[in-house]
Amino acid sequence: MKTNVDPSKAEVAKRFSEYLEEQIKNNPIMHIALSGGSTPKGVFDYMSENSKGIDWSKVHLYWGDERCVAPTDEESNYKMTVDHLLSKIDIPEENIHRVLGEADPQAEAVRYGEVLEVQLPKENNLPQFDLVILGMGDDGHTASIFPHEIELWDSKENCEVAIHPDSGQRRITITGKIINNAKTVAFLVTGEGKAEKVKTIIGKENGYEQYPASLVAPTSKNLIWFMDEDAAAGIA
Ligand SMILES: O=C1O[C@H](COP(=O)(O)O)[C@@H](O)[C@H](O)[C@H]1O
Repeated sequence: MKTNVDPSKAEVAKRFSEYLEEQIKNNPIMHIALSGGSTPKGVFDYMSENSKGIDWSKVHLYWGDERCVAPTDEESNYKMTVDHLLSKIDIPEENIHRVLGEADPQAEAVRYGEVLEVQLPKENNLPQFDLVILGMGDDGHTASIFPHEIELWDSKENCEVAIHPDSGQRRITITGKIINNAKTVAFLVTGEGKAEKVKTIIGKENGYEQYPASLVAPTSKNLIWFMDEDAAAGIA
């Protein structure tokens, strides 16, 4: 496991964008699962302004999780990505594989699982992303697998319907077997609210296994944590 601890959120955005740009340059085609929430916004803003040289026609974008809302809803991970990245770059429409948050959740989990089967190359008999980008919630959730539904991690399905513990909002999420089959998994974690869980999970402290983020262990062994100083305060 590599850590990339940076002094500020802006620096995380810069480092991660440069990493991504390098990966895109060096691969003929890349299938990337994006994370949602608030953390990627700065990275996407940075990329859309500073990474003009990227050939986006080589990149296929997917989402590791999506809230079950319309694509125009402020809660939509797709909308956040459109606002901060997709509306500012030249990427073919057919390279964007969004989760239909507005559809029936169970049917969409099945459909999106099939999208992954059709679009992605296979490794270990499973769809394989080149890169899965993950965030981590203050409660230790990742993608949309929350501590109260940690069993979803081990689902035999590619995607599941999850429920947010506080709001009851339904989510579509990729499952552990897809995450851990990726060529590379990169955590993008910022803010002091994450420090305690980062310390517990990376330090394998008492009870760390209750947090879904602790289950991220790609068989490729390529796991990278991009963090700012606030998130890394307990381990730096
Ligand atoms: O709900 C979600 O939360 C996590 C973490 O988000 P953040 O706002 O703390 O950055 C995110 O990774 C996930 O994609 C999102 O749907």
